[in-house]
Amino acid sequence: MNVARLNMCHGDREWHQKVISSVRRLNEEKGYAVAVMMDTEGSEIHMGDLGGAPAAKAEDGEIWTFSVRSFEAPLPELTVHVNYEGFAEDVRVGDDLLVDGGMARFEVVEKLGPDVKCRCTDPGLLLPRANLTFWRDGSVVRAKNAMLPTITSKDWLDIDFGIAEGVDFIAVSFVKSAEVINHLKSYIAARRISDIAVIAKIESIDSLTNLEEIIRASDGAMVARGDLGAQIPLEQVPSIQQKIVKLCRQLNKPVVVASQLLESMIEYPIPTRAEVADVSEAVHQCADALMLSGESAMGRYPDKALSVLSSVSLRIERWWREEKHHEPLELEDVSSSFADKISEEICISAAKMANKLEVDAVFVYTKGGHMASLLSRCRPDCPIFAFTNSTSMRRRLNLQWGLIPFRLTFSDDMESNLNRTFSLLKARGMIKPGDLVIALSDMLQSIQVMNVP
Ligand SMILES: Nc1ncnc2c1ncn2[C@@H]1O[C@H](COP(=O)(O)OP(=O)(O)O)[C@@H](O)[C@H]1O
Ligand SMILES: C=C(OP(=O)(O)O)C(=O)O
Ligand SMILES: [K+]
Ligand SMILES: [Mg+2]
Repeated sequence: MNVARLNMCHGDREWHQKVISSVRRLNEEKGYAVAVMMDTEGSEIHMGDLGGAPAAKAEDGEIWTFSVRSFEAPLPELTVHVNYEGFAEDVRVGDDLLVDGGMARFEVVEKLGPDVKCRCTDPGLLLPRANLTFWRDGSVVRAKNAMLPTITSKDWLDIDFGIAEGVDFIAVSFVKSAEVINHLKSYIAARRISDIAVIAKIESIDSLTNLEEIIRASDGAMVARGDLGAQIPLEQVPSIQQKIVKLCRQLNKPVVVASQLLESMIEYPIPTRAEVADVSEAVHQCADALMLSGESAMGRYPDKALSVLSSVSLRIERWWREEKHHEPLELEDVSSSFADKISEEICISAAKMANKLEVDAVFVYTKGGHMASLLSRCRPDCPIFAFTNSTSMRRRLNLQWGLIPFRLTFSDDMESNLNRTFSLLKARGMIKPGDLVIALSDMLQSIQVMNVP
């Protein structure tokens, strides 16, 4: 596990604070560098809490009331609260109402002030705070709800909380444009904080329309397939995932593939064959990170799900290296300055050398993390050990493909840096005397090839 995501849709700040403390404590005690990503709630339409019940079953033909009124627990029979005030006004009789993208389906039969009566047409399980979309003539209706703010007043409070807690990433839900990303980044910068990265969650139709400018403005992106699959026809999700992953790699932004990777492991100790194939495909596409949701938030086998994710990913990468299945991607230039261009060319050459010489590892010494990310982008066959002088940079590097980050107090003498690195990695059994390694430095703009003493 490299990153812990806190989904602010669930739980209160006190609960999330405890999770952050546990992650930080384990990092201290065990020497891990697990980063924390805060994920905003945003203004999606969702059901209320079901009055404390863990789930409710909707049966075929039942008439349920979806209401914008607030209720004291227990809720009246066959009733759910809807968080979006405009819901009763916006829906029309005849609309299809989908819970969690279709886990249960209803048809709107009558509107009665704040209450909307709906007949269940696909029976299914309703989970607390499940996402709701309504569809008319085959598309999701986004008339007024598309005007809702991306970052709500509750989200700003969560963001303040995240900044105060020193989270490493803020993932913004339902991003519609690059402006909101820039707005959040300047808010963070105005507080003289330089070490929180902003990740755009691609999960709405608007985010697809403005995809490239959103990704350019962000420090990374997430293919949030859960909500995306509820907004666009499901059969479009795989090709869109591939397009986003490829674009992120071109623009050198880390990309996370999220949701339902191992969904069946919420209940069962092993995944389906199809899920294993889905994980393999995301790895094959060169995603930087794969994210569990329900599997780890509420599933019965969170640790098993994580180890399946890890073993499947490692296996597919190994197979791919052994069989030389690389589909070399023509990487476009990403650098804007000449100095960056030098770093970029160094990394491309170093990755090529590493593969041709079959070296055991590449070391990269990086202050701002840029050189490490450029190297990760080239996906060399060997492990990449990244050394940085800041603990927060170390945690952020964890989101990027293939990097094994460490903190090292840099000295001006590269020889001394190298020697301390050798001792550190030898002590952990990660390299051994005689190994062939390549060392890159963004301070020296150099490539060195050497044997571990
Ligand atoms: N902090 C939490 N406490 C309890 N249940 C949670 C929590 N986080 C997530 N869940 C459960 O796990 C499911 C999937 O997690 P996630 O993808 O984070 O949520 P969602 O898809 O609802 O936004 C949620 O529907 C919810 O029931
Ligand atoms: C990752 C996602 O967002 P969340 O779990 O917050 O709904 C998603 O929709 O796939
Ligand atoms: K969220
Ligand atoms: Mg989502």
